[in-house]
Amino acid sequence: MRIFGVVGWKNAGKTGLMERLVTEITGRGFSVSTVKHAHHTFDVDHPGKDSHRHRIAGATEVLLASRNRWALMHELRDEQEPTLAELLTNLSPADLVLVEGYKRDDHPKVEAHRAETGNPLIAPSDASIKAIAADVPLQADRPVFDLNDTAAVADFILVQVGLSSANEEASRSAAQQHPQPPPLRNDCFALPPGVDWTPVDDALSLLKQRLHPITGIEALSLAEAEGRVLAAPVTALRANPPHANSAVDGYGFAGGVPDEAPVSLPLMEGRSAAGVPYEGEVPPEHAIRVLTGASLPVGVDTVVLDEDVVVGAGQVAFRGPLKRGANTRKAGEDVQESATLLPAGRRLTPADLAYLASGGVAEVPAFRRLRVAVISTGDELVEAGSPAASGQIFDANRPMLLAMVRRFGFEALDLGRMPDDRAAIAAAFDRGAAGADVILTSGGASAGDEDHVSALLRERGAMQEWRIALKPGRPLALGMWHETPVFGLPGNPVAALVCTLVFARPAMERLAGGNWLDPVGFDVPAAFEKRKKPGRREYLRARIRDGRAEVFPSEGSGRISSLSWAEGLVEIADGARHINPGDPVRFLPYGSFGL
Ligand SMILES: Nc1nc2c(c(=O)[nH]1)N[C@H]1C(S)=C(S)[C@@H](COP(=O)(O)OP(=O)(O)OC[C@H]3O[C@@H](n4cnc5c(N)ncnc54)[C@H](O)[C@@H]3O)O[C@H]1N2
Ligand code: MOO
Repeated sequence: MRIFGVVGWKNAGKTGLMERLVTEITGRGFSVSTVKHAHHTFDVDHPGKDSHRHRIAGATEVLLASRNRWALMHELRDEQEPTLAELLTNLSPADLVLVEGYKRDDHPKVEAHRAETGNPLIAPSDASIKAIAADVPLQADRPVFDLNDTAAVADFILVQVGLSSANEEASRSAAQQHPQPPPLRNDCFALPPGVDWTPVDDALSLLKQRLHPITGIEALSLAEAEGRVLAAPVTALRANPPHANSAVDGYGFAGGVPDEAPVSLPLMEGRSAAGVPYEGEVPPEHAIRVLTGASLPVGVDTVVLDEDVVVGAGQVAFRGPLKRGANTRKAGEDVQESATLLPAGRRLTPADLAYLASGGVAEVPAFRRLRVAVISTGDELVEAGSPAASGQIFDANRPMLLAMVRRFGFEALDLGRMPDDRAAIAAAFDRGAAGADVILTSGGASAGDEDHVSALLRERGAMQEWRIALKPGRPLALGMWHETPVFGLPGNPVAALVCTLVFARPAMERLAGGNWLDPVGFDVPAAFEKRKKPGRREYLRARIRDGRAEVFPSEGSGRISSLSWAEGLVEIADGARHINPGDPVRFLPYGSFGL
């Protein structure tokens, strides 16, 4: 077990340093447990609690457990106080145990020191103290850190216990306040040897396995966090509701009412309103005015609705039956304190912001937005709005891809159109690599004379030509331009859209730190007939009318009008299939792809 201690005289800042070290080291992905030596009178239990009663009755150990935590209390009674080594055997495995106190044990330690306490240093007489964390500059024969430079103290401890090398720490400190994810390895797009036409699912699972987050981490306020990806799980700082409260406007009292017999209770002076609780206690057989959201006063556990009462002469009268607890909300019924609210990888929705706020969370760790450079290639392309010679067409892919990138929650960088010229495309790739995390191109992805995207990647970078058993969208060039992944989409606009939705979007979401995304579809009866060959997956441009999936009459990969006509895709699995009208087909709405 790796252990490191924090020692110091009273008021030397030990507890603050312990607390900051736990935050810092767990924030770097290590699990940390702590041990604290306390005064012999300490007690985590309270007289009157059930666990306390068990103990007083003579139990040797009392194990108290809930959904959130458990605690084991061991009564020493006449036994000897266990040594630190014996105590450590009670802890579950963790990367590091930080120990506060236990000065006389010989594990390595850092000494906390605050000058104003006037105490001398312990270090000169204790070789187990490996460093000092002080609030003033000091001369000493071992490293001295600023008491508040938690990152530096953590770096030192991690190297000492062997959780990190000195080199790693030097480069880490040079990085920003958060650890930066490693770059992608060059072989992340390599297909297993001998693979020719790759089934869609194999290609997807390869990307799913190999891609990992490549952007850094920053802290964001809730106001900035919508649509961003969580870099770590977020836990509730407080329960919601924090206190039992009323779900309605009405009158609170204690206990339920078993039957329909009328009840009349004397009404207390005052009321409990949301945010302005009633501070007094409500005696048994009395009622008090309560409003929706108001904390239940002591002595109240049930509320009867305004609509069900008659009030007069200082009394409130109503009939049952009413269960005990009726019309109230329990403390923590929605969110328990310390519960995990949302996991790492979650892309935050507006509803998530409400959820986080309800748990008292104001700031979240998020991955920086993935920056995606978009480039169109082809001599034939001109910008819509400019004069076009015969043989030229307007660049349709770029506005579509830039907008898709933004819809997916990434930052889009428009690098324009490039002619079929290797040097020009290489220069655009250099600009993309400098200003973005990912490059998305369209055109020139297959192996023709003018297919320079694939040629360049093959020549200068790690290029993988993926021939996917997919229609439309067979050729997909995946490569690395230096350290930047490049998705070379096919030029045909329909293929470019399908490849982006099926491959580039989930892949980019992983690179952005998010979870792998599978579109959620549903089965609907077909409004068409189609015979499909085996050996490839097909996506048809489709929409739902009168509860049936219609498909666009042409499957041409250049039919941009079909993309606009459609509201989603029909996915037909890899095998052969003869679809007749009325047969179920899987419809994937554009929305399920984030559009
Ligand atoms: N001999 C073969 N030829 C082709 C094959 C094949 O297997 N053997 N595959 C076809 C398929 S499928 C596709 S998809 C395309 C993909 O090729 P490229 O990625 O190299 O695309 P280009 O040749 O550059 O362009 C294809 C098509 O798309 C038009 N295009 C390109 N960019 C845009 C844009 N930004 N806006 C609008 N239209 C664009 C381009 O003018 C071509 O018509 O290859 C087939 N050929
Ligand atoms: O990818 Mo191409 O557009 O399949 O036809």
